[in-house]
Amino acid sequence: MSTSETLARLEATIAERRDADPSSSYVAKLHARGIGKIAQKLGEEATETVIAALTEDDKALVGEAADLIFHLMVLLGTRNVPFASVLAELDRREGVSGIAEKASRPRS
Ligand SMILES: N=c1c2ncn([C@@H]3O[C@H](COP(=O)(O)OP(=O)(O)OP(=O)(O)O)[C@@H](O)[C@H]3O)c2ncn1[C@@H]1O[C@H](COP(=O)(O)O)[C@@H](O)[C@H]1O
Repeated sequence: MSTSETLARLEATIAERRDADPSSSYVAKLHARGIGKIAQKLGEEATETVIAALTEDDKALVGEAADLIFHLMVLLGTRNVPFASVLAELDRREGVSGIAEKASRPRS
């Protein structure tokens, strides 16, 4: 399965599970707890990914990175922001050096 197929399938699953029974669906449980809890979980998963990158093996890092992307997709779904919008933004940035982009920002 390609990267975009995997992400599209996960996004569709998350949308489908949002209104499921929170006792049997983690996605529904998160939605029931609201965007604040989802944002908190995303922050925790980001921290766990950083810790794994610095102190754990590749298998642990992959697991934490998957948790991070999953929770990011749940958060985007709550705001009805399609993951395709994120991919389109990355496509828009393709070939634009981060150094050059930062230097071109208006100074305050
Ligand atoms: N990809 C995932 C996925 N990745 C991680 N997780 C869950 O994310 C949770 C994160 O673990 P934590 O220990 O950090 O969280 P927690 O135990 O809830 O901790 P607390 O916040 O309660 O303290 C675990 O319950 C994992 O199982 C996921 N849950 C679901 N999916 C996908 O979503 C689909 C729908 O899932 P359900 O909604 O559960 O049917 C699944 O088929 C999968 O494709």
